Amino acid sequence: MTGSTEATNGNSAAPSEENLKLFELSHKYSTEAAKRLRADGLGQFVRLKEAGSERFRSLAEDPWADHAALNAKEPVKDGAKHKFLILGAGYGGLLFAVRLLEAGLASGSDDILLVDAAGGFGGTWWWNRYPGLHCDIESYTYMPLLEETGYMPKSKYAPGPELLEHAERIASQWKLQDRALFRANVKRTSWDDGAQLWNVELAEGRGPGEPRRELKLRAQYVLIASGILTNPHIPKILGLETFAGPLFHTARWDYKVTGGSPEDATLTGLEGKRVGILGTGATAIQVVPKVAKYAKELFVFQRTPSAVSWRGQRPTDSEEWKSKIANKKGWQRERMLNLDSYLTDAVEEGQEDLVADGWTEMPAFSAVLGSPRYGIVEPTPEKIAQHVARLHKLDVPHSEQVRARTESIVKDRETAEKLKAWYPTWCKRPTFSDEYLQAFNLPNVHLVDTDGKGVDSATSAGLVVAGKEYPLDVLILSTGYVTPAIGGGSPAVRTGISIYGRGGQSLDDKWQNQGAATLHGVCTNGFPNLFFAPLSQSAQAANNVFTLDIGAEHIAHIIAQAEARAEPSGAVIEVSSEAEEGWSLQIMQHAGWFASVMGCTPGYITSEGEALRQSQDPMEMAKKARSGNWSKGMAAFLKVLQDYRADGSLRGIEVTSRAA
Ligand SMILES: Cc1cc2nc3c(=O)[nH]c(=O)nc-3n(C[C@H](O)[C@H](O)[C@H](O)COP(=O)(O)OP(=O)(O)OC[C@H]3O[C@@H](n4cnc5c(N)ncnc54)[C@H](O)[C@@H]3O)c2cc1C
Ligand SMILES: NC(=O)C1=CN([C@@H]2O[C@H](COP(=O)(O)OP(=O)(O)OC[C@H]3O[C@@H](n4cnc5c(N)ncnc54)[C@H](OP(=O)(O)O)[C@@H]3O)[C@@H](O)[C@H]2O)C=CC1
Repeated sequence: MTGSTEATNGNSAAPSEENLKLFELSHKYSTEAAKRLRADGLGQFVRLKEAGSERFRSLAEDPWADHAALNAKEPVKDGAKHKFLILGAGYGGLLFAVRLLEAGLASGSDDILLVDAAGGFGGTWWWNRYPGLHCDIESYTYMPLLEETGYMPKSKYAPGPELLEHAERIASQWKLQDRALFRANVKRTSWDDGAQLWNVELAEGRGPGEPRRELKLRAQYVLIASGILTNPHIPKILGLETFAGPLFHTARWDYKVTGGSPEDATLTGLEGKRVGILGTGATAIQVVPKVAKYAKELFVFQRTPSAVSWRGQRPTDSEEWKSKIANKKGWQRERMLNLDSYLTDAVEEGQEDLVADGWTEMPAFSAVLGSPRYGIVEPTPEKIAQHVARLHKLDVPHSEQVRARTESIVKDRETAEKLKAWYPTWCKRPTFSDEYLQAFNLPNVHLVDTDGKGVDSATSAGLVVAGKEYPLDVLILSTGYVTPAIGGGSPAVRTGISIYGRGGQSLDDKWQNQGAATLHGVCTNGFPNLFFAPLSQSAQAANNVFTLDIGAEHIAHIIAQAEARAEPSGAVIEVSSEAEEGWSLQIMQHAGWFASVMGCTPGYITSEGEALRQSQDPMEMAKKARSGNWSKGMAAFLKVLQDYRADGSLRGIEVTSRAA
């Protein structure tokens, strides 16, 4: 933030009161962020499934899979060939499948195979079943394919079970239930230049005590929809393994310990217990009020507070649904765009706020989504400073309001102060709750603030902060996930697989050597017929389903066009290196916009602070710029894709026919 520079406007006039305030806030933000910057960055965590201890590794297992039912299904044959292998059966994988089916690309029952490590459809909503879980984006815009399924969400923010059921609804409507292989971890995929097919290696779990099946499948196309927050991790806390009581991660809630079920948050198993919850991110915000109702004592261990806005949950009014919401063809896309315009600071004069919730009050979130209003930010120190200062100014009313809300809800002054978020809105996923802050007014709920340091250690009896042991009977780890930006955002690293393209080239090596390289964020040279859900080199929306659907429809279009040109034996599609360089250069020009992230407090958005380290190495700087995004927001990005598709030539993409 450069309040002082702008304040004087290049002359010696005294800074305005507003700029002084901005300057002080900037100082506070930097001080708070500095407390949390750690040399070990991503190394402070361990992925549950790779943890050294069996106790932690077992916490990553799927508690929900119905092994008997899955084992009774006809097994997928080793060596089988599928036209499309979709890695991931969450909303992203389902959208990929539906868009392929709609484009007429898959007709036979063997054409599509969705593969997932989970025991069923749903991805995020399969794995996460903790009490209080609901989508943070309005369900009318978040739940995919509402127009096509005709489904009316029961409330403005659908709870976890409804989101999971919706995944099953989509699978059923498009007859995908028998086109899925569950409990299967994909490990490696490699392009066979001779056969012009992908070889996919995976291990199918069959349940406790059953040997795994190692399988090799072949596919003309591999589509990766492996999600962004799928690998739960925990901090490497000294002594954590010795904790004697039950302990689990929120991404695999243990109802055997807590009582209740995903549908019924009656957590009677916690009655009379001292419960600790470690972490105060978006998950903990939803969990804390539910646990607070049952635990004898609840200790909330906080390193960085979340910014908590109002929620406004309410049941869907079926009359309003028919007359105002689902009232015309194309309403859902229009609503997604309407919401996005508020978050990309692109609201038109007189425009109606269709979603009208806490999200639509934060135009400064455009710091991470981009905006069509301000053009490219030139990468000069002066222009970047002006841009960042403008964003902070835009953010102040909202972030002040969130802090004031905390103060007005939490009765104990000291606790209220500690619950205030001192970073700009865009540094962490904003949260929304009408119950979380209120929970700290309950006599059994205690905030243990670690002043940005995290807990010191654990003992068999509890957690230790600033030399004081907090005895606990149950410990809930709400410590999040491996960042999707790991490995420069390479689709292979974040999926936990190795991908080898033409000539055995590794996708991770490509990303590591030259940085991200794609066309529109969905495909890369040297890896024919491989497509991935857009992450870097695309635009992102706060509503992840919007991003996924835009990616899915673009990929389906490219494949449909290419297949129409190819012989019946099918197409081999590959973006040229010139086209991906051209696109990467455009992305690099957009990098200045995202400079505001540099002042952030660490979290998964900044690779736990690693992305905040300034490198003077030009190659490293270029790689970082390449892994950025389109800075004019999703609507403008969509226009780029639509123009590209309207042109009809698949510019920059080479299509050949597979040998018969
Ligand atoms: C608790 C939680 C709540 C969220 N709430 C929201 C929200 O309200 N709004 C929003 O916009 N976003 C939200 N998100 C982000 C959310 O992940 C996306 O919205 C969306 O569900 C992602 O869908 P996806 O299909 O891309 O990924 P996922 O739903 O994560 O599905 C990916 C699937 O790929 C599988 N997979 C990955 N790697 C492999 C492999 N190597 N082998 C086999 N299978 C593999 C995983 O098992 C997983 O099931 C939330 C995330 C979390 C963790
Ligand atoms: N629909 C929805 O509303 C939801 C959406 N989500 C999505 O999933 C993402 C991840 O959320 P979540 O699961 O909460 O994970 P987060 O990564 O957001 O939160 C992890 C928490 O653990 C804390 N932590 C980590 N290590 C330590 C330590 N050593 N000592 C003390 N505290 C520690 C972190 O503190 P620090 O911040 O200091 O690192 C942080 O508060 C969200 O950002 C959101 O995108 C998740 C849940 C609900």
